[in-house]
Amino acid sequence: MLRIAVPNKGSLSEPASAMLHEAGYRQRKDSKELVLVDPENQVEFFFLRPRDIAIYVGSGRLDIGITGRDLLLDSGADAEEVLALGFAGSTFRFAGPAGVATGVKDLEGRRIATSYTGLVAQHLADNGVTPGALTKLDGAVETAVQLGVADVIADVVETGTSLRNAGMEVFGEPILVSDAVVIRPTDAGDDPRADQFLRRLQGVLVARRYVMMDYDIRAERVAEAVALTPGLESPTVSPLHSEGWVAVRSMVLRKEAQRIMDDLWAIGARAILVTNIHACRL
Ligand SMILES: Nc1ncnc2c1ncn2[C@@H]1O[C@H](COP(=O)(O)OP(=O)(O)OP(=O)(O)O)[C@@H](O)[C@H]1O
Ligand SMILES: O=P(O)(O)OC[C@H]1O[C@H](OP(=O)(O)OP(=O)(O)O)[C@H](O)[C@@H]1O
Ligand SMILES: [Mg+2]
Repeated sequence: MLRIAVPNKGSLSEPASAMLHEAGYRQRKDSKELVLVDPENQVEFFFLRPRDIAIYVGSGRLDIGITGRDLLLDSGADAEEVLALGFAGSTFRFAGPAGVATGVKDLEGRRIATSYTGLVAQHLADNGVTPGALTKLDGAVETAVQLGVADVIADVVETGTSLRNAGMEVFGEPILVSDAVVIRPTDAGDDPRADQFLRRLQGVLVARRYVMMDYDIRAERVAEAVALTPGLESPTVSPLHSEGWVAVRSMVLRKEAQRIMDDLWAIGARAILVTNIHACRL
């Protein structure tokens, strides 16, 4: 059986389980369940702390896992990203009271607090900066400056609300742009079971990003219409019973669907229908 690590708590947990469910896997009903076997799909899920997942996968005890890119890099584990999943997006940034610093180069000798010491130490080293102190905290890192434990912090920023509430501002370039990712042990080699798991998740990603668009258009305008809806390979064009009309079917990006419908209407397309893609393999 393929052994898969799934986040059991926090920002990654619910969207990861939702995606696995959409990909046809059993998911736990009770958040206290730590192991779940899905015999039909020949997989076993281990619900683990997101921060620990890279360690388990890097050790080779588990074949594959879902975690955050930032958590993977922070761990230093022997695991690598194989697919980005498009949820739990965040940036990882330095922040402090207004004017405290303008970039990483200003942090020489300064005290920094973070939950991601691996990531920050690497970034400082890459920039040739030696901090006065690098303190690891479990959470609520924003308060470290107010309480005098650090001069600046480095933390996950999603909406920026936590920083604003703490009266702090980001400074310098983002250290990292993060996303939920699928990881495997580094140089794990070919595994058809892992490939099948990845294909299923890719199918969900495509089904979320694209919709199917159908419309009728006069044959003499089909070239213009197809330029608006080129599809992934090439759209299907079929004759209609009424002479001079064709039906076109094509995948389009969900976020562009309304604009494309307006543009198609303007060139004479009618009966424009948009439907969700439930699942796919491209
Ligand atoms: N608003 C957010 N807060 C924290 N992590 C976030 C947020 N948005 C996305 N993430 C991502 O979620 C992962 C962190 O998940 P984790 O479960 O460790 O922390 P959490 O969601 O803050 O949960 P908790 O602090 O309750 O343990 C990281 O990959 C991070 O980039
Ligand atoms: O930019 P925002 O949308 O405000 O989100 C980012 C904040 O959310 C997380 O904190 P969390 O609530 O997980 O508390 P923690 O620091 O105790 O982990 C993270 O550590 C930031 O503080
Ligand atoms: Mg947190």
